Amino acid sequence: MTALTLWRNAKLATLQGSTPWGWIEDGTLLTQGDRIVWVGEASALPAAQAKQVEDEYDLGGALLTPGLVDCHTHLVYGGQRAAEFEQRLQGASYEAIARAGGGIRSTVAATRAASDEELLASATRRAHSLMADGVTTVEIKSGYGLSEWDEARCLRVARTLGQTLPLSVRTTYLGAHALPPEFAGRTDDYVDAVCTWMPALHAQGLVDAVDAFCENIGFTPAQTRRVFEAARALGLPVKLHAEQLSDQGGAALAAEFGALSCDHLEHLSESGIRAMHTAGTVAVLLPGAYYFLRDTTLPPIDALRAHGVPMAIATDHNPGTSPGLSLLLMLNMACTLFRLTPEEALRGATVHGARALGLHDRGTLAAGQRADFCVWDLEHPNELAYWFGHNPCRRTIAGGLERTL
Ligand SMILES: N=CN[C@@H](CCC(=O)O)C(=O)O
Ligand SMILES: [Zn+2]
Repeated sequence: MTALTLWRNAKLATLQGSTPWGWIEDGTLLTQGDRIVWVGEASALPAAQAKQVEDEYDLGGALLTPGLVDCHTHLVYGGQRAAEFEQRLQGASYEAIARAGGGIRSTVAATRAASDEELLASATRRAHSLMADGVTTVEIKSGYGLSEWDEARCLRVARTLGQTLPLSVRTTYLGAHALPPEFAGRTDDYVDAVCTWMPALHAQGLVDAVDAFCENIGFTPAQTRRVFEAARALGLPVKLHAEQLSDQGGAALAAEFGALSCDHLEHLSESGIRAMHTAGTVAVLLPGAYYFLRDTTLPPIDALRAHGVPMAIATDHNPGTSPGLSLLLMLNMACTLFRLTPEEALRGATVHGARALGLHDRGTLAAGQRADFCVWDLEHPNELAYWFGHNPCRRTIAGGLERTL
């Protein structure tokens, strides 16, 4: 039997139970292999388990939280789009740049031109930045390849990250992200192709979920439905880039397919919120994209809260709309821009982020959960959303093992 490890003398924000933060003042955690086996007040540690402890760490009264979950990223791509950023600062809109063949399509060209090694090297550097902030689970979408070959390459790079780094990686197939140039004027043919490639990508073990960009510069609800039907036929869960720039009714469509999450949601309607609530779909809020596009329409936070729709927070890291690589900064933005409470923001980057990926074994500190947790140089968890531009993450334990970067 694997030995038990004791982590003592910590303040725990377990995010478990009904008390604020799931707070435990003098907390102790027991882990065995990659799992947490006991969490509680030090004084309540069962004597039988205490006897089995082989390793013991005194955390010196530090704050402990679950490892962070970044549930929406586009981490694998070639090139960058700083020139497009300048164009937008001079007045060009994101949509106009996309319609002129730039935007996502310019990253597709740079991604296709990059070698597997280059894609892996740049994605590894980005993953290191996320991990430095305490991220232990990350979702990585394809969507900058847009051919069967290039989508497979990008998904393979994402899988490789999960095998080579101390990081859990979930992959999402986003073939329906934009129309590649070779399909110009033939969007429906491209949607057919996206659906046709899906079984082979899935058979290679490259796909955990399927996503689409339902938008007037992306794919229509009818085209999105076809992508979702193909996913359903393979038993794959779906997610959606929904109502980012306009209300397409995408959230209700995604909810009809039991979507894990709908993401962005600046233009989400009341009926979309109700549909998400009924389906148990998570609202993934992306303050980095809202900020970087200098958007002025806020997602309907109060209504989401009122309907009890769980809200997750993610970086949406991508070269066009959210080049940031700090999930902690997103916690701050979720509070300052979207008016989430610091506790909602932390739950969004842990337990609700995990749920947006269909993962129920992480995001809280509780027996049976993965032993993914962070030790912070902070007094209180509200400081995670308070500080920005500085990193208080002192140690990260991923799958029960101390992570060194
Ligand atoms: N909105 C669509 N997809 C990305 C942006 C991709 C890009 O501009 O390269 C997003 O989530 O914001
Ligand atoms: Zn995205």
